[in-house]
Amino acid sequence: MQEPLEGRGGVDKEKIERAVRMILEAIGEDPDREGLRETPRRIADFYEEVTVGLRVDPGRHLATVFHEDHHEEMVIVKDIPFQSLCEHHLVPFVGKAHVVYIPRDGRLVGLSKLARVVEEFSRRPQLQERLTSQVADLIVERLNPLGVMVVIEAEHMCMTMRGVRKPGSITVTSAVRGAFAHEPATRAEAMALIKGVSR
Ligand SMILES: Nc1nc2c(ncn2[C@@H]2O[C@H](COP(=O)(O)OP(=O)(O)OP(=O)(O)O)[C@@H](O)[C@H]2O)c(=O)[nH]1
Ligand SMILES: [Zn+2]
Repeated sequence: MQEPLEGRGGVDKEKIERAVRMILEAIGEDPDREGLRETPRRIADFYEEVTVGLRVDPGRHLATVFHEDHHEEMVIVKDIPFQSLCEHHLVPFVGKAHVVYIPRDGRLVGLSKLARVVEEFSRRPQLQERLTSQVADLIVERLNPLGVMVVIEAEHMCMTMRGVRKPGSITVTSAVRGAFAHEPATRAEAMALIKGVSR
């Protein structure tokens, strides 16, 4: 069972329903035929769910920091699945995020909190590049770590279902801060760990 999502409410569902009805009419469909009658409501629920990240503060997950004396080794949470909505076409882009940081003075957060941050920044109309840097910048702001690296790999439906139609093409973005920006060896080590190669 998935957890209930915070950030529900605050969406003008009636407006979405009216808009969906208009889209159905515009494509020559009959919004009152049996199969489509509930579609505007379903889509309003869908948009509420996939945009909950607009109505919460992902930073709250990093508010509880615990200390492990002078631990300054890399922490990697990789293969965090996410689903987001491309802001150009409002269709999904879906993939995996890898989050790496080096704590300063043993300032750590719960591992699940990193996945929660990815989840909430994903559930908004997004650009993959912005999603990547928002996750990195929030960790910098809240933990002041020695370094942060976020790598995201995703497939964009706007490139598979329509337009250029290239299913299987994967976009990879990264954001590096602190040690990962200044030290190529540290960045290479993190990349190797993301790819599953041990030191
Ligand atoms: N940089 C970036 N581009 C994205 C992302 N998601 C979608 N796009 C691109 O946004 C661009 C929008 O280009 P436009 O020319 O305005 O729109 P379009 O005519 O629908 O583009 P095509 O997809 O080439 O048909 C496309 O090249 C998409 O591939 C993203 O997360 N980051
Ligand atoms: Zn798109």
